Amino acid sequence: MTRTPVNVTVTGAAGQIGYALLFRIASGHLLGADVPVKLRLLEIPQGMKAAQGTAMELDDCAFPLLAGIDIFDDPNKGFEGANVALLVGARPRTAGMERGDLLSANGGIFKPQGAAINAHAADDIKVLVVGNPANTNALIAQAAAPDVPAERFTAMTRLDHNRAISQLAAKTGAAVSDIKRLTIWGNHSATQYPDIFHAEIAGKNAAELVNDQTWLSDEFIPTVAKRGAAIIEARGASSAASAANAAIDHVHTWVNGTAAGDWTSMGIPSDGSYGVPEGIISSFPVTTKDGRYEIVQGLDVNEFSRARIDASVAELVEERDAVRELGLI
Ligand SMILES: NC(=O)c1ccc[n+]([C@@H]2O[C@H](COP(=O)([O-])OP(=O)(O)OC[C@H]3O[C@@H](n4cnc5c(N)ncnc54)[C@H](O)[C@@H]3O)[C@@H](O)[C@H]2O)c1
Ligand SMILES: O=C(O)C[C@H](O)C(=O)O
Repeated sequence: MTRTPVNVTVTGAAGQIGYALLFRIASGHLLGADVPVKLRLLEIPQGMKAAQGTAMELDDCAFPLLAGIDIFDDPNKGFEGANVALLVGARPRTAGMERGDLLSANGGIFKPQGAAINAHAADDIKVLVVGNPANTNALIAQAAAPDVPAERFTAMTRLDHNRAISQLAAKTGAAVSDIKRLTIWGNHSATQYPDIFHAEIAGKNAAELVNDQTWLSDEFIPTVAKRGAAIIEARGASSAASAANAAIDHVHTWVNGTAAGDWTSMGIPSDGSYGVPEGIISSFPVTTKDGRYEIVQGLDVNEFSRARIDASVAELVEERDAVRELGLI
């Protein structure tokens, strides 16, 4: 092991996504099979004991790439020297909680975490926000980190992207590996828009192959957009292993690049492309190379897509305005 270990901070380390995520990071799936990692686990005081238990299990795996584990309940320490930060820990919505209450409670988490990233993370820090509402939590953290380039703050829509690929494969009988250029636009919420109009299946246009507008409108889009709720209903708990897998995919693709001829979906600060107001963290089709991403430009957006992108973006604008009013950004 000759490379300097990469510091990876994971918040919410004792939670269910954390438990599904940490072992895969330590075994090399996040950054590559030749990249040693040091894990920095961040929890709240009540989560420290369980995080220590998870750390004991990580030790017991004797992962060759795992160069150390430290556990903190102070964000200033947890993000010290972080090269990659996975912000998973968040305040879940509980009975009787309004959306504003949820945004406010999460502001109390993501604002100090953003400030700690600003003050203590490594210069090359890359941030993925998983904790919901992921896009707006990412915006809060980013606003609290004025010295970090804004584009380093991203939100996870890769789970939605993977869900959409899987649904499309099931409908068409194609292999998931044959499906390329699918896009999730907008918010990681029920308003998101999974777009197959530019997707390809074994080189052929997916929308033309499917040729079923009713399936697209009444089955595919709602199934993908409401999959999180369906998992909660079936499992009695929100998706964990698939969310952890998507977090691994998001960072791995960001760091190691998209395949030629393909793209992925990431929640990123808008530069105004496709009429999405600048600054809000919205999902776009992106290619990645050498640790940087670029929005895929020049796609035709038909009327059907335009209405759905606009609806999801309107929700993001509302969330931005709400956190602005709360003084969180
Ligand atoms: N973007 C996505 O696609 C996606 C998918 C699934 C779940 N999620 C979200 O991910 C989040 C985590 O889910 P989970 O199932 O692991 O939840 P969980 O409740 O099992 O775990 C959350 C953990 O975060 C910790 N935590 C809370 N506040 C913290 C703070 N300030 N600092 C550090 N740790 C803190 C808690 O102690 C807990 O251990 C939720 O918000 C969930 O809605 C997002
Ligand atoms: O935690 C949730 O509300 C659902 C989650 O975001 C998911 O998409 O599975």
